[in-house]
Amino acid sequence: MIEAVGLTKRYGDKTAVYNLSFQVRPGTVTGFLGPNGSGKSTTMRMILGLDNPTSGTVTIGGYPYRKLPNAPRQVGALLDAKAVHGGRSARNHLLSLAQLSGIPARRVDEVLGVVGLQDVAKKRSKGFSLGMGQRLGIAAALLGDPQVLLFDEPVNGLDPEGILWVRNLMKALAAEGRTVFVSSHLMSEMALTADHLIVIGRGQLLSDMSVTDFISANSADFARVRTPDTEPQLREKLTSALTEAGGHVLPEQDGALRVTGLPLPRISDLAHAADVRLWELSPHQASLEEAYMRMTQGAVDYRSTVDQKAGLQQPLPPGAQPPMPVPGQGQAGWYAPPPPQQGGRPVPGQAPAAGPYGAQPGPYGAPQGHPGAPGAPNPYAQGQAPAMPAAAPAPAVAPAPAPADLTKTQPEDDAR
Ligand SMILES: Nc1ncnc2c1ncn2[C@@H]1O[C@H](COP(=O)(O)OP(=O)(O)OP(=O)(O)O)[C@@H](O)[C@H]1O
Repeated sequence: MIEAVGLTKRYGDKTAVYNLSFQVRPGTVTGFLGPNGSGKSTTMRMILGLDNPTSGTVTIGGYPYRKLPNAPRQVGALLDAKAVHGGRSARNHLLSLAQLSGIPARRVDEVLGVVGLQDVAKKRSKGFSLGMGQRLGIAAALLGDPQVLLFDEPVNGLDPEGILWVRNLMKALAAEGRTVFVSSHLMSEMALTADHLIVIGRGQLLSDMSVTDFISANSADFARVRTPDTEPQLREKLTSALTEAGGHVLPEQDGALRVTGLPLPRISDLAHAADVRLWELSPHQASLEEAYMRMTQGAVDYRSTVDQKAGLQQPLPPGAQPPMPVPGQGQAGWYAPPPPQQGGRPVPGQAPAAGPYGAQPGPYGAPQGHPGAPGAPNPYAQGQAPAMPAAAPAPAVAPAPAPADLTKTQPEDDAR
């Protein structure tokens, strides 16, 4: 088991991780989620003894990593797939790691087979694609056949088949009783891979619960109701009847109504009582991805200043009305359920009710006055952030490496 207690890491003025406490248990895949710069990699580095906590502790099986007996046989990790000697072949890279840890050479060939790199084992890794590099990093993590595995963004650069493979690998490793801790930005992927989720934002715990609980706490049920297009008065009549009965009714872009707070049979009965014919009455559920976006939107450090849709929109003709908003797009959680802290099970020792910057969470989980809220003061502006300083500038995006011709045998720097 991995256990963090009050884990905090500061780099000068920057607080990367703040008072983080959680447990990662064996036999399950635990997803570690959070926006860019939220502190996932820093936490993983502290777990692996590569960074010292400013305060707090983190242990694996009761020991700090550096005091763990025979650590490479107990813990395997993929942190940065690019951290390899590019001049070495995949096999020689793994062989050198194996020799350092007293792992027999035959294990190298085993793990090359597990990750599907056996055919390119003798190629220099600097010619590897992003996905092949990830596979090599996963092979290195598996080398010591460890009980505890940490993967930082393992599906980065993988194609759909590779993503499925990683998903199944993680599940298989957990089914063998291992502790599997996987970081990702992708809620949708984690929902399919993980049994348990730890979500952080700006270095602080936002959620720590099973995927099942996360889904029930965050996915909002709603009904879509459509009345005959030819009789707009029926739509008005139904809206009044549903609202009077305690429902929350919002217009959809295609003229239908989105109704929350009333079960489908009740909507049907109310429509019948109001003498309103229905063309559609269907159950829907807001996606988990949307719920995650909403939960973390107040804790996003790097946000584009450009409206990505701006260049795609046609100018409206004079006098024309803009289209109805599409639910979940451009509006901060307007039909969102309460966040897990409010509507779901509270997590013991979880993030405080006030946001990391002292703002109270809004009705839909985002701290009120988050940078995306129209007209709200920017709580991240200098001088207003009591707990942590303002965000660093967005990191530059490195270009993806050019694909290499792997059919050619390349000479190795240190061929064995
Ligand atoms: N060595 C360092 N020196 C100074 N600041 C750092 C250092 N390492 C990380 N940080 C800062 O700490 C914060 C957390 O970074 P970290 O890499 O842990 O986030 P992350 O959640 O892994 O991000 P991403 O999803 O983009 O990989 C960031 O603001 C980052 O700039």
